[in-house]
Amino acid sequence: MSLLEVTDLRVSFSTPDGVVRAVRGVSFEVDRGRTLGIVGESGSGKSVSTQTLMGLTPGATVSGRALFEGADLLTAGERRMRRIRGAEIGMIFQDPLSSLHPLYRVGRQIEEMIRAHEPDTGRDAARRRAVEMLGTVGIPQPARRAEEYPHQFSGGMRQRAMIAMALALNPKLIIADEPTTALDATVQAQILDLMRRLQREYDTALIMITHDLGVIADMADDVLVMYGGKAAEKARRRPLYYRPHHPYTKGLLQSTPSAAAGADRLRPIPGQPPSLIDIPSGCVFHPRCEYVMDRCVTDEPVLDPVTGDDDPTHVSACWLPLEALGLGEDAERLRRRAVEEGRVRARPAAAARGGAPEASGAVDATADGGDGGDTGAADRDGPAEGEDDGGTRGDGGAA
Ligand SMILES: Nc1ncnc2c1ncn2[C@@H]1O[C@H](COP(=O)(O)OP(=O)(O)OP(=O)(O)O)[C@@H](O)[C@H]1O
Repeated sequence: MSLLEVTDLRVSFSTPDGVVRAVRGVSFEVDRGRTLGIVGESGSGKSVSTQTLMGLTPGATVSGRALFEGADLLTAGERRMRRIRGAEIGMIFQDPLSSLHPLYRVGRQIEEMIRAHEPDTGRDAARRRAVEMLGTVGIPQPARRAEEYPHQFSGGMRQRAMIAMALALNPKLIIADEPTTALDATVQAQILDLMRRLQREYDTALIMITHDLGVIADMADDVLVMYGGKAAEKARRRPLYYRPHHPYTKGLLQSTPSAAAGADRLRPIPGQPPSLIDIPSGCVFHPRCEYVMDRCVTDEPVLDPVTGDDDPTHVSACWLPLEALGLGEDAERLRRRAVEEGRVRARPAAAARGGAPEASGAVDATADGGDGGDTGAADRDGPAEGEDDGGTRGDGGAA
């Protein structure tokens, strides 16, 4: 069993403007000592997913399961969650001041946190450990710096202090939410190096949340690409970077300067992420997708295993042929052919897969009853309700 197994997580918020469906049936898992990168543009539901696991989305409506060492975090009481936060799951945020109190000395804060979770640890021992941790994360003269306040640290040093705090209790999992976004490129690289080194040393599992595929290019074992509150694609790192299937993943790669692919021709994804109150019908990415076909507007794709890839965990939620992988010309030809045919008329599920009938069993073909009839946008399933019902069946796929 994985250290963390999240299944069909759904999170919504009631607001005066309507219900914000921030996370809509997301599943993933993280094994001990491994790194999962969660990537997607702003508003894709990355932070809400992980904050919900930590009990940090008060007022949200939550369903699904999140087993951490076999026990569900979503139903854990506040007392257990207080113990888990910090001691078992550490968190690192973009803004260190969200963890570090500006009015207390840095060393003292780490010391207090150790003592809060380990009441038997004496003040001196906790102090020694705090200083040692500051040294471990590369803060020079840690005994002296421990006596300083957060504002006396540079941005990079504050980030290091927050990492020290997250690691002080030797948690089994660390969730890092855009930990380097506010830092300049050199400091960012140093912090990422540090995190990689410490993760190996401590054998900690890591969830790294970022909007930038470049950030996790050297460190993620597995990558979950999120869009519009859902998983668009999941795979091991190499297949994701070199053989992406989902046009959104491809778009992210081509708009990321430091990612493995697309460095020579930067191309931002046109358009804006969707409203999570009024969610587009069919595939949530279809309004921005250059490969949009008729059925993308009406039928919501679920995660299916891609073919022609030796990664058994590689799944993608897209109606393009499942063997159309990567950025090469062959894949592009396959995609273009599918789009040409798919734009003419809505097709039954298996045929629209462009010759991947073995995958059709997992496909939600309910929107047009699979009869190939022309389903215009006007008579499609209700976008919001229909989508989530479809997602329930298919999103528990391999992570
Ligand atoms: N408490 C809340 N009430 C209402 N809507 C919320 C709340 N928290 C988050 N949201 C909405 O949920 C959606 C997902 O937010 P989330 O922070 O998870 O996105 P993200 O992918 O992490 O992007 P970012 O990097 O901008 O934080 C957004 O549309 C956001 O406005």
